[in-house]
Amino acid sequence: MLNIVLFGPPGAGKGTQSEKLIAKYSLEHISTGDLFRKHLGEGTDLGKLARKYMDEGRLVPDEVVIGMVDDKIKSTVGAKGFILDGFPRTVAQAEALDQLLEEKGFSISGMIALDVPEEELKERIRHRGKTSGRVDDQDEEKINTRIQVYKEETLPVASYYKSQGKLSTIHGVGGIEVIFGKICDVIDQY
Ligand SMILES: Nc1ncnc2c1ncn2[C@@H]1O[C@H](COP(=O)(O)OP(=O)(O)O)[C@@H](O)[C@H]1O
Repeated sequence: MLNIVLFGPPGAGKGTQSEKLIAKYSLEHISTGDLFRKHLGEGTDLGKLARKYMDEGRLVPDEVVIGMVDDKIKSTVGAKGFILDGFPRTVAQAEALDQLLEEKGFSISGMIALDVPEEELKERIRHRGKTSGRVDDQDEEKINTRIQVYKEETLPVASYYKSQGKLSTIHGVGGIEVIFGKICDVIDQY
C-alpha cells in the first residue's frame, strides 16, 4: 500500500497536487478540509461543530478529526493507498493515525512536505478567496491566524515524520507540472 502524507502550510498546493497524484497512482484522497466542507454543506452535526473553528482559521479538536478520518478509512475497502491532505495537522493526530493504521496492518510510506515562502502563500490564498467562496480565504486576519496555527501546531508534525526517516521536502514554487514531477520522483523511490 502507498500511504502518503502531503504536508505544507495553507496555500502550498496540496489540493492541486493531490488531485494529480490520486489519478496517477489510483489512490484514495483523504482531505480533512474537504470532508469538513462537505459536512458543512450538508448541515450535519459534525459540520455545525466544525464551522466555528474553520471560519476563524483555528483547528477543529483532534478527537473530532481523528474520528472522521477513521470512518473514512473504514469505509474505503480495498484501496491501493491513501493521500492524506491536511491531516495529520497536530502531533496528537499523527500518533493517532499511526495507531489507527497499525491496527489495520498498514503504515505511512512517507511524508512529502511542500515548502513555499509566506508571502507567496498569502498571495495564493487571497487569489483563491476571489473564486473559492471560502470565508477563511477572504479575510487577512483569518489567513494570518491559519499561518500562525500552522507554525505553532502543525510544523512539529514534520519533525515527527523526520525522526522516523520519512520526511522529504520539495520546493513548492514553480510550474504545477514541475512540482508534480518532483513529488512523483520521491514516491517512485518508496
Ligand atoms: N486535520 C485537521 N485538524 C484540525 N482542523 C482541521 C484539519 N483539517 C482541516 N481542518 C479545519 O478546516 C479548515 C480548512 O482546512 P483546509 O482546507 O485543509 O485548509 P487550508 O487550505 O488552510 O490548508 C482549517 O483551517 C481547520 O479549521
